[in-house]
Amino acid sequence: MHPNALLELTAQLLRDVLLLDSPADSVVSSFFRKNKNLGQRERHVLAETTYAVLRLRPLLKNLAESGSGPLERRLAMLGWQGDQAFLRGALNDKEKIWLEQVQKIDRAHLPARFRHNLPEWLAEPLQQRLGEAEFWQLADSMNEAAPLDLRVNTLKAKREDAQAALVAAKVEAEATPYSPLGLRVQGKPALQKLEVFTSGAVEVQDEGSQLLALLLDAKRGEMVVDFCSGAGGKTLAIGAAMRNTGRLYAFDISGHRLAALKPRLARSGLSNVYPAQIAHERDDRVKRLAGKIDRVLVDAPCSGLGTLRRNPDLKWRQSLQGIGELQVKQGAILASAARLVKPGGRLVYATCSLLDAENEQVAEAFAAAHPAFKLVPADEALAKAHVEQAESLTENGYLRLWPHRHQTDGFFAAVWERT
Ligand SMILES: C[S@@+](CC[C@H](N)C(=O)[O-])C[C@H]1O[C@@H](n2cnc3c(N)ncnc32)[C@H](O)[C@@H]1O
Repeated sequence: MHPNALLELTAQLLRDVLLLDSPADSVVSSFFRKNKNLGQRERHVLAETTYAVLRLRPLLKNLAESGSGPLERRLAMLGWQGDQAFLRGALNDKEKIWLEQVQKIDRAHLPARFRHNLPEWLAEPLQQRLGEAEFWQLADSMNEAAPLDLRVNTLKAKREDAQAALVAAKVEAEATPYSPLGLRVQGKPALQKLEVFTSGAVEVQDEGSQLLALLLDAKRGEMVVDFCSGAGGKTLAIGAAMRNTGRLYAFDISGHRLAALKPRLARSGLSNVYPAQIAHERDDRVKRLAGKIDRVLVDAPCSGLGTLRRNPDLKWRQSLQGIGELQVKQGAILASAARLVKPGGRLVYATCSLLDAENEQVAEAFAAAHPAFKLVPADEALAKAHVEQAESLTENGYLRLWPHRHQTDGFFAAVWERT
């Protein structure tokens, strides 16, 4: 494709994505479906440039002010994630001179908002919690791409064997530092075609997400509920931990997400999972199972702000008001799901948010209103599940994962036992 044609397509995609009315990954996928003739390299440039612009939107918008022509074309030039010589082939003389000048600007001296590239309502609580120096480490880490983590399905393979199969397929993979089930893969290999993937021996799952499933500590023959199972990332991990025995209910209000669980379930070889669409958290099905369940995971709907490395659009699509609404929803789902837990059973509340408002505040409000639930220190629960360096993953008894400290998405979890 001619360089200018690719630059123009990138600008077109940016125009759609920057409307911010749908998740960026679905806008990119539908753009690719509409432009079927795009090659692998072109798709890579289109997607990565879009994500770079989303990550650095305030900075690049500020830098783009000095240029002329359509804004999205200038943003595409500034965020370009392909070969620079190829990009120059798309530019007229005026654009070439402008880009060269803008690229020389020392970004280290720009105002803070153009260096952290976070909305103020998000930067402020993070700065307060972490202090200045660590806040900048977090901001930098969230503007990098996330690695690709896999979880080994222990029903089908040992970690060493899955690793060897990947290496044989020329995919570099190393054991994750904390999860005993994880492999971290370099680059973005086309996994879907590999036997180790199609056979269900590995599944894509961030290391942090693997740790959440381990916290539940589900055992053979138990009755378990994954209350917000979505497409089942954690369901699959829990089902394997139960060694394909007992009964694992996968609840969600979204039929569409539960449908996405089906092919993953088929690959996994699990037959102990019972997906069920519920109308809301007080559904009759929930009432019928009250007090009967050994372990309940509430992987609550949240802002997703712990996943900005993968979903940088979320920082522009969320708001303080939205966080307040989520907090109310999270409290309601947790309180309802807690009714399922039988005495002696375990309840885990988790999010992929970095904000206290969705994490500690929800956990503390729940604990205050439910004295029968006793906090199980997360480091103890993790150590029991053979997680390395468990203490470094927790704060005040809760699991607290940070991209800059642990190279995982940002996750929170609280574990309780019903007395
Ligand atoms: C963080 S996502 C779950 C991700 C999933 N556990 C995984 O590991 O792939 C939260 C899920 O909660 C679901 N949800 C939202 N409101 C709910 C409710 N009232 N009851 C149950 N699930 C709900 C959403 O549809 C969404 O799939």
